[in-house]
Amino acid sequence: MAPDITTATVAKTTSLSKTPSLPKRAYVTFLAGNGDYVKGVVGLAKGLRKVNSKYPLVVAILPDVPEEHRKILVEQGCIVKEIEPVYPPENQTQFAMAYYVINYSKLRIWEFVEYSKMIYLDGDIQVFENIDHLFDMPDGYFYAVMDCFCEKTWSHTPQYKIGYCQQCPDRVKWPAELGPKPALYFNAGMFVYEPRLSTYHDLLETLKVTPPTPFAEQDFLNMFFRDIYKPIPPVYNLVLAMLWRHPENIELDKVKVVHYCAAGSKPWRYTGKEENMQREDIKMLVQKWWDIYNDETLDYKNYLAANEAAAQAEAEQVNLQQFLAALSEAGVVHYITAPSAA
Ligand SMILES: O=c1ccn([C@@H]2O[C@H](COP(=O)(O)OP(=O)(O)O)[C@@H](O)[C@H]2O)c(=O)[nH]1
Ligand SMILES: OC[C@H]1O[C@H](O[C@@H]2[C@@H](O)[C@H](O)[C@@H](O)[C@H](O)[C@@H]2O)[C@H](O)[C@@H](O)[C@H]1O
Ligand SMILES: [Mn+2]
Repeated sequence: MAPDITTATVAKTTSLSKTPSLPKRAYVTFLAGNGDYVKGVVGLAKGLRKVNSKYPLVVAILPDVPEEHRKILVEQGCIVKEIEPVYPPENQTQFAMAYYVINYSKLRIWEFVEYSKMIYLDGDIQVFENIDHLFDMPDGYFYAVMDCFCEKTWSHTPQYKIGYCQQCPDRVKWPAELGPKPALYFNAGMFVYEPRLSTYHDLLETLKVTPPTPFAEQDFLNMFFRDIYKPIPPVYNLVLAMLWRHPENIELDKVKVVHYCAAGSKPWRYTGKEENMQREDIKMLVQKWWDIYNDETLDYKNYLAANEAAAQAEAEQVNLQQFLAALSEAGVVHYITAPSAA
């Protein structure tokens, strides 16, 4: 005789089936080639663990990432997803850096619709303080930090030629004869976005008819999301050049995310020889990156083991308390009253 299904059970079952699945969120980065950027991604995975982020790190990898590197990433707790490259239309463009052509492949992350919201971080970024709260910002916008136009990587632009930078618009005002001031422009090394197939297809279709420009997908993303771009404070993506170009805009001790994008600043390749690389703040930030990269307690296998040990110890403590409570209830344990002070 099947047991009666009580209304409570049905209600419980119904309510369980109605429980909305929490929107899935994750950090995502991009890895191409068989070179040393994998170190950047390992450092990023360990940094997110160190700040106790609640969300996983997805790594979008191109087919040229070797099996050995994929294994390293999985062992570090990353979710590895292979993507197909995205190439811009045939062009004669001189990219600011020749390898930027591979960065258009970043556009594949809009196809990761199993996630409702993601935070993209370049592999040369480190997160030194928890930024999970950025996932709670209102939907429908593209959040990123404003870039700086003062490095010579911008020498091809009118802004650079006249000394205009959005970081200090009053230092050299934008001349009316050059037309409207450039729209606010973000650095594409870090952004908060919502994967969506309609946006993904729109991005790829628009790219087919958009002539490439020196900052490759960064220029393209700035054009594409121009109407919904919302600047967020530089503490969420410190473009290192800001330290010597706009120190008045930076409070280093409040910075949460550092982007090692200045020439010569990639920690895993750091030699200290390039311009600005002997600055004390640069040397400190490079060392901070290495401290995390070399911290074995942050390796996924050790982190899991430490968490399991802590959980085991806590469970034993709870069991002991329950055992003592049961004994006292049974009148077995008589608490020895402390001798009176008198
Ligand atoms: O050989 C490379 C070059 C770039 N990248 C990825 O593409 C991102 C953008 O390139 P990069 O950060 O070097 O550009 P920058 O921010 O320095 O201009 C990197 O952070 C990596 O995530 C990569 O995986 N392999
Ligand atoms: O592919 C184009 C790249 O553009 C950006 O590079 C930086 C870098 O070139 C600095 O040297 C410049 O000074 C800075 O302004 C510029 O934004 C992004 O960080 C990177 O993720 C990628 O999108
Ligand atoms: Mn970068």
